[in-house]
Amino acid sequence: MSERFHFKDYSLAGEIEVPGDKSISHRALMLASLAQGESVINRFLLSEDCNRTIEAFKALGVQIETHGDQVLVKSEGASAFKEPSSPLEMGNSGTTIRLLAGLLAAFSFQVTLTGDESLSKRPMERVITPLTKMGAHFQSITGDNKLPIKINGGKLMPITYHLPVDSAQVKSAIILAGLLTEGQTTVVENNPTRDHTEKMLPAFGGSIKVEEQTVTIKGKQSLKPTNLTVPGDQSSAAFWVAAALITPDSHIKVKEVGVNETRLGFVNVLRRMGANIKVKVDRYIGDEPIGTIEVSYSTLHPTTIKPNEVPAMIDEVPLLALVATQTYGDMTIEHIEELRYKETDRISATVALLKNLGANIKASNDQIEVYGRTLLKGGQVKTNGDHRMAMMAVIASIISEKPVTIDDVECIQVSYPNFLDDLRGLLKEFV
Ligand SMILES: O=C(O)C1=C[C@@H](OP(=O)(O)O)[C@@H](O)[C@H](O)C1
Ligand SMILES: C=C(OP(=O)(O)O)C(=O)O
Repeated sequence: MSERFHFKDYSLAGEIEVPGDKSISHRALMLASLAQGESVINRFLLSEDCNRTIEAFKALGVQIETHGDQVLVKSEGASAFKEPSSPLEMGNSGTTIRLLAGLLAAFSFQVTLTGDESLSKRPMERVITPLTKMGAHFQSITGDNKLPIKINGGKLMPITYHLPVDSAQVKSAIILAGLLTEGQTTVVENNPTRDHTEKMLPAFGGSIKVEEQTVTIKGKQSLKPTNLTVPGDQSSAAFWVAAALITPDSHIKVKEVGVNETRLGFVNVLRRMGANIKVKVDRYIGDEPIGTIEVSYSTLHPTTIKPNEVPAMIDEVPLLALVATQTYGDMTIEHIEELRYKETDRISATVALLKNLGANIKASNDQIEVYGRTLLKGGQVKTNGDHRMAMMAVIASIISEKPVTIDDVECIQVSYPNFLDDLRGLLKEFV
């Protein structure tokens, strides 16, 4: 159902804590399920995507209870995983399918993985190729390496794999397969991608070697249960960072948020554009830094994006395009081809959405060109069922002259169920 948003006479003020990190929540649940015993995960992100991971591990025989955002995981360890009695439904979650494919590749049973319409269009050969090299068998029912996929796993052999695309999901899939495989598995990446799997393994008593962009894991380690807390999601915080930056008179603080350098690409690029953003590390949870981000409305200038900066801001690029409509000058966001393989083709969707609101913006193969200092007029937009497009459109409505009507905001449940309530908490009417 479509919804209309109009916040023209508002600015943003105050402090906020965003919900737990999606990437870290998925990984915490997976590692806790591999560890024999009882783990507690605090501030777990209860969203549609993370629920897919919970349901998948329940189907593998792990006992999982949720008490608010605290999740209790009781597992007999990996050796007790049982063959699921029906296909595992991955919904909209790319992280669940790709990481789970790595893990399931090492089990000698057959599992079928299915997904929603969007996930069924996304490329899976990026995990199928390395996992097949390790010895697992994949069968895509439609024959195009897309979902639904049948996995026949078993005893794997270790490999050394150079990632052909910058993807933390592929890297993590191989790390998880390597963890369950005798010998030493190595993954080499061209540009640094989020390193939450590597940072979390020691918390479960595992060891992993990271040197520059090479990750090496010794297989057959047994993990120990633990009690951990998930930091706030930097990618959710990014909506408030963008909103405060482009809305006059705004000043906000996001607290208890993950400030891992492999996720700070958006903030770093914005600072180069002249944004008034302060990042303070307050403490560490295991190896993950947690901190406070303080942002004020700023005058922004265009910058150039380097290829090695893209993975650290991959999910924030649609927001960067929105911010670029307000800069003093024109900006090209380059090297972003990977956006075409997300929940929707985010290059085309971002351009179509912002154009409908009055932006002067165009796309070519792997880039978006945005003309700055544009007054957004408002209008009707489509999200293509993509949570990040929906939230970006809501933020755009704060600076739009007329209302913004969004065809589907239900999809926000995928990553940030409280988004609209949190927005209302930060909005202050001009007096
Ligand atoms: O590993 C992860 O948790 C994620 C990695 C990124 O995907 P890719 O690995 O496909 O770039 C990102 O877009 C996604 O939201 C979460
Ligand atoms: C791309 C995303 O997630 P996933 O790949 O897990 O579907 C996202 O959350 O923006």
